[in-house]
Amino acid sequence: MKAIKTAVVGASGYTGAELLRLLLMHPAAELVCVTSRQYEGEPLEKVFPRFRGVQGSQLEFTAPSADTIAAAGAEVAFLALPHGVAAEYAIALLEKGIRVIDLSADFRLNSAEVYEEFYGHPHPAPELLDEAVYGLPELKGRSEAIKSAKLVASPGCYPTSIITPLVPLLEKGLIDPASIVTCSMSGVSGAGKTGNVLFSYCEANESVRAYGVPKHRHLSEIEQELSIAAGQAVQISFTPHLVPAHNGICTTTSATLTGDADAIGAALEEAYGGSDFVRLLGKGQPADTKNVTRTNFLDIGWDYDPRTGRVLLLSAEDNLGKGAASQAVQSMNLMFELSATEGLQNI
Ligand SMILES: NC(=O)C1=CN([C@@H]2O[C@H](COP(=O)(O)OP(=O)(O)OC[C@H]3O[C@@H](n4cnc5c(N)ncnc54)[C@H](OP(=O)(O)O)[C@@H]3O)[C@@H](O)[C@H]2O)C=CC1
Ligand SMILES: CC(=O)N[C@@H](CCC(=O)OP(=O)(O)O)C(=O)O
Repeated sequence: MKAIKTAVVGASGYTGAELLRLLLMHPAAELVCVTSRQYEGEPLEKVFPRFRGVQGSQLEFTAPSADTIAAAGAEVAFLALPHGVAAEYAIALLEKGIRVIDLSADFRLNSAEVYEEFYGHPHPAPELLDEAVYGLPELKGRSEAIKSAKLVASPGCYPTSIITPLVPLLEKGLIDPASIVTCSMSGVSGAGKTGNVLFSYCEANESVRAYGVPKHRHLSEIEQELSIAAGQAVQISFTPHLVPAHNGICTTTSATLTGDADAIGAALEEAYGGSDFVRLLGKGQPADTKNVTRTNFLDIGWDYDPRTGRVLLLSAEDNLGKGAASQAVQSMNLMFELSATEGLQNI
C-alpha cells in the first residue's frame, strides 16, 4: 500500500507531538515534513527522545512554509498552530492542492460574526468557512462529508466531550434544550506548551479552579452543533475547570428530561452502539479519564435523577487524543479511504 504523505505544522507543541507519535506508528502514513521555528534543523528524535530509534525519527524540523511542505510532497497537512495563525497556512496549503486538517478553532464556526464575537478579531479567511467540515465523525452524515473534504476543522477538546452525548438526545427531543448545564475538568496540557505562569507546576499542582466563565470560547462551537441537532437556537451554561493532571477531560452535563427516561439509553445506543470510538458505559456508570488517556476513545455513561427530573451525561476523553490529535488522524483515515480505526487501535 502507498503511504499517505503527511506534514505536521506546529509539531513541537503538545498536540503536534501527539500527532507525531500517532503518525510515526501509523501503518499507512509517512511523515514527510514537520515544522517548528525554534527547532529548525533538529531531528525529531533529538527534540523528543521518546522517539529515539523509531523509523522516521531522523526527520528534521523545518521552518513553517507552505512551499517547503509542498516540496516534500505532502498530500495532507495537520495544523497544530494557535488560532489566528492556522488560517494563513490553511489558505496557502489549499492553494497548492494540499488537504488540510486544522486542529485550531479557525474553521470550526459557520459564521465569521460569531468567530469575531468569541475570538476578538475578524475572521482571517471567511471565504473558507463554507468549505470547512466540522470534523466530529460520530455525528450523523459527518463521516461522508469528511471523506471528500479539502479542509477539516477538527473540533475543540471540551466540545467533543459535550456535543457527542447531547446530540442524540436533542435530535429525539428527549431533553429541554434551554436547561443544559455542563461542567468540565481538563488536564493542564489543554492549555498548550505555553509559558503562562498560571499553568506552571506550583500554580496548577494540588489545586483546582474554574476559569473562562461565563463565556468560554468553546461555547460558540458547542452551541452551533447543539442548535443544528435541536433544530432551534440553543444556549447552555458551561464551566471549565483546570485540574492537576497532564491529560484528560471529564465532563458532567445535566438537562431536564422531557421524554421517557428509558429512552435515554436507547437513543445513545442507537447513535453510538456500532461506533468504533464512542464506548457506552451504561446507566449509573461514570466515565474515568484514566481509561481513555492516549487513546481515541470517548467514554459515556448516563443516569437519571427522578427527584429533579434531570438527566446526567458523564463523559471522558483525552484532550490530546479524541479531543485533538487522534480525532484528527481519524479524519485523515476517512479522507484517504482507510478504515477509521487504522493506526488508532492502541489502548
Ligand atoms: N492542547 C489541547 O488539548 C488542544 C489544543 N487544540 C488546538 O490545537 C492547536 C495547537 O495546540 P497545542 O499543541 O496545545 O499548542 P502548543 O502551544 O503546545 O503548540 C503550538 C505550536 O505552534 C507553533 N507556533 C506557534 N506560533 C506560531 C507561528 N506564529 N507560526 C508558526 N508556528 C507557530 C509552535 O512551534 P514553534 O514555536 O516551535 O514554531 C508550537 O509547535 C491550538 O489551536 C489549540 O487551541 C485543540 C484541541 C485540544
Ligand atoms: C486547560 C485549557 O486551558 N484548555 C484550553 C482549551 C483547549 C484548546 O486548546 O482549545 P481548542 O480546542 O479550541 O483549540 C482553553 O480553555 O482555552
